[in-house]
Amino acid sequence: MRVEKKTAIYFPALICLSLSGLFLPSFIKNDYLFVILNVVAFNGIAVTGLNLLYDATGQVSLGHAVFYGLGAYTTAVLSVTFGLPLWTAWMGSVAMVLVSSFILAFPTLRLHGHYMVMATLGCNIILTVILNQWESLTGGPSGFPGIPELSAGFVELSTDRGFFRLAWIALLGFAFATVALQKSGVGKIFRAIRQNEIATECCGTNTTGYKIFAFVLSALYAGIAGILYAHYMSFISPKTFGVFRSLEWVTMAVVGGMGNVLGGILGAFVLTLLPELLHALEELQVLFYGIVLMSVLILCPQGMVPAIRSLVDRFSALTETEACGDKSLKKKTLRGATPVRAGRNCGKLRIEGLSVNFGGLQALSSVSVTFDPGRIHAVIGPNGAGKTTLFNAVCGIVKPRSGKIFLGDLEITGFSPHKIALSGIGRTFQVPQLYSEFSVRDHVFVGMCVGRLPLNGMIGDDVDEVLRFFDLLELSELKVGEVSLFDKKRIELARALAANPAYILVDEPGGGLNEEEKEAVARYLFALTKVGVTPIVVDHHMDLVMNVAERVVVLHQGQIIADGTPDEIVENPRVADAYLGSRQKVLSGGRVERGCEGCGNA
Ligand SMILES: Nc1ncnc2c1ncn2[C@@H]1O[C@H](COP(=O)(O)OP(=O)(O)OP(=O)(O)O)[C@@H](O)[C@H]1O
Repeated sequence: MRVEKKTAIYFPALICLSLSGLFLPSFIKNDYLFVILNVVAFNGIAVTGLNLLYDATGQVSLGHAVFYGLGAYTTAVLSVTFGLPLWTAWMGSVAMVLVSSFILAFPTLRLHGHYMVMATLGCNIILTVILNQWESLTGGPSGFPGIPELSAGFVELSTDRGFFRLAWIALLGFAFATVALQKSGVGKIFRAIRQNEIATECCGTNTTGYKIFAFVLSALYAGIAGILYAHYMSFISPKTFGVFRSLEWVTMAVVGGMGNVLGGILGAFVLTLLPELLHALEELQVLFYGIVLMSVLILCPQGMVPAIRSLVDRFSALTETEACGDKSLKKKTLRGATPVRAGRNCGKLRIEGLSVNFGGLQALSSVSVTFDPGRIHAVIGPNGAGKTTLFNAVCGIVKPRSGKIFLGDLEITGFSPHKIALSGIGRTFQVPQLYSEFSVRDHVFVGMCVGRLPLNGMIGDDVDEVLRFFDLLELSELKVGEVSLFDKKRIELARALAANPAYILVDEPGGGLNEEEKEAVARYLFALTKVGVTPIVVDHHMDLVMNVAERVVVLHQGQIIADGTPDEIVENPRVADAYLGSRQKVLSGGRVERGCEGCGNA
């Protein structure tokens, strides 16, 4: 087994930046350089916010100059027009940015891809119009002069050189905080959402809440950069906060490496400095700017920092004297052999008159069925019968046209997927929905975060318990791209179990597996019942289904046509007509023994 090794470059690089910020003012004599470095810091803070947003949601905002502008204009208006003390003006600006970004987050985060980009772009255009038109408040196109400079007692902030220290401290503060957040459990959940939102939601994570948090936080970065900018320049005008500014930030993020904090700072540095360096070329300046930009993007399409990182990794792999194979795998000793988190008893899962339509197609028609806790159920039916739709409706992924779903006494109809997961229903997917950037361990971590603070330290041992239950401990540090389909199915089961469900809806666990692996799946399903979790299984493999399930429900064209024990189902002529073809076909399937001594922890 090979474990990918990454050289840690973040914190060392940030520490180098901190030291350079400390000593540069003593060495550089040219004051104009500090003007540029201060602008680098403002851009760097805003781009760090954009990278945080991308890391958490996978989405790009072309409107973050809105918050830059709101921060700058609010502090200007409050301190100059209303004569408020600076601290009060800053608080007002921060509040303005928080409230406006929170309000904007709701409609924009509902959109995906290009639509979100267009919506944020639209917001930026609207702000520019308001800043230009509301002359009595903003000064209109002529700008807003006379914003007070910052002063902090004995620290000189009125000069470019003096302000540099504050701007650099702010930039590094945001950078350190962002890297720490990205490396924390919250950062892991952010990345899980970016990689597979629906799977994360089905683990019980309120993905909308996390995305709003990321959006508001990233807006705050731009807002604070705006406040600093206003007090540094003493003059602001709408031109600074236009769409071009937002575009420039996104370009900086792309050039440095999307989602990468160091990349954002490097991108801000390069693209702020470049126009100054090309100044002498006069008319040819834009042409050369474009050539440099294109060259960087062609040579390192992932961005500059990821490109540097892979070079460093390659170099350190060459100089590595020790092989880093199995040795680096964490093989923790487990505390005792206590079973994993005991399943919850939430009562029966009751579905009453459930109908689901996709346009004119009725995928489910008045389906009523009750699943009892403690035994394995199966839902079978030919292709297109509505099995996955039934699972999706129970999990809240599709909204039913009519009908009700109860978990015990709690009606969960219309709940969002994460609320349903929190209520006690987990699931796996027909095609495993995993996180390509994550290790096996990280998947279980995401499931574990349900109802807990995502803190690495608090969750570590419990993750091991679940990994051990599914015999995944040995694979725990591997990425999902390095494991087999059978492993992927186990990872999904482990992630679902980690969320402490009462029921797990298991969609086609046997699909694509060989006989031996299917038998192992059967053993895991039995093991789940022993820790108080009730699996409801959809599968086309009759050998697997008929041998694990105590009760089988048959769907055909969106309706239940039979419900009984495996033997009753095999004998049912309607089922034979609709699906099985012949009784022999069922009986020919290989059998696994009921019960499973020694499987999982049970
Ligand atoms: N999102 C969707 N939009 C439109 N039609 C859909 C959607 N999802 C499912 N359907 C349709 O609903 C019907 C039931 O589909 P479903 O996937 O639930 O069947 P299934 O029993 O799980 O089939 P299979 O065994 O092939 O997975 C099918 O006709 C399918 O084409």
